[in-house]
Amino acid sequence: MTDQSAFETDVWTLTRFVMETGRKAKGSTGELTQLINSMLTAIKAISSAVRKAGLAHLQGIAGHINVTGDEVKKLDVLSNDLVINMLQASYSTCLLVTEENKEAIVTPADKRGKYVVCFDPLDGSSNIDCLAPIGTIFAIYKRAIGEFILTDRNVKIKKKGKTYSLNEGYAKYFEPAVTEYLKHKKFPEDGSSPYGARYVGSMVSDVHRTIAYGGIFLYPANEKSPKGKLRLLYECNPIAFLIEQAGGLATTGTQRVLDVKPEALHQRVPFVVGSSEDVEEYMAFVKKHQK
Ligand SMILES: O=P(O)(O)OC[C@H]1O[C@](O)(COP(=O)(O)O)[C@@H](O)[C@@H]1O
Ligand SMILES: [Mg+2]
Ligand SMILES: [Mg+2]
Ligand SMILES: [Mg+2]
Repeated sequence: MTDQSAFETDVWTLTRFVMETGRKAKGSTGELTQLINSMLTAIKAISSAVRKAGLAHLQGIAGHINVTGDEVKKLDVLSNDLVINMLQASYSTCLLVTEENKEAIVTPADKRGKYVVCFDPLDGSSNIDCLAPIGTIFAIYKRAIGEFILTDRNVKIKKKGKTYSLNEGYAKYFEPAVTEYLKHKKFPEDGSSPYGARYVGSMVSDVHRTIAYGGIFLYPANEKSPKGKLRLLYECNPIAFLIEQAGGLATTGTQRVLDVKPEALHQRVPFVVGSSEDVEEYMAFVKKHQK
């Protein structure tokens, strides 16, 4: 029997895509390519550490609480160190903002470049010990300009999905608009089918599914967390940017997420993203309750 399976010999890896796109860009200096490639190396190292976590005794807590009140895991610390070291060694950054450091980190003068990077080194870290999907989120801004760089193309999200995704364990503390919206999703008055519920508890994973299948992901404000939980600079903004590029919407409920003016490094905002019609429907409930 002959092996008919084709072996791809001209693969578009992310590194190749970044290098080729960089070379074609007018006036390109290669600095962004260096940055993204260093970030990719850090992410590969994090992925390897995550896969070995059980054997290498990397599961469990590091023993302290971070600036936004999360219990820090050993892998949060390791991932944070990896990203900081790789980015500083790329000679392309001037300032780093990370979930795990209270203050912004200034790159030493001899290693300084023109980019600011805001990142969540490990998103979904409460899922580490049960091996659920976790990931790294980052946003790249050119110094002063405040510009996001698109790293993926042609990903599109459906206009409307069939699932909603949020932590319903907080139902007791939801605002009335959220409660009514969810009731409408579960008991539609117009005869349409109810939505299914999906919630991993790693935003990277919940948003990935939302982009792939359509639907809505919510971490709204509630009585206990009046601004929600997710942080603007390194969780909400990068995801909001990707969702918008894919044709979806990202809102706080009353404002486009990317229009929120940052006031603090670790500022939180209510966060609702997904298919445009689903997010518009949610905003209509918020508006109704504001009257
Ligand atoms: O347990 P909750 O309150 O539902 O929170 C889940 C959310 O918290 C997060 O884990 C926060 O991110 P970190 O793990 O980076 O702190 C999100 O990924 C997720 O959407
Ligand atoms: Mg955390
Ligand atoms: Mg996170
Ligand atoms: Mg994190």
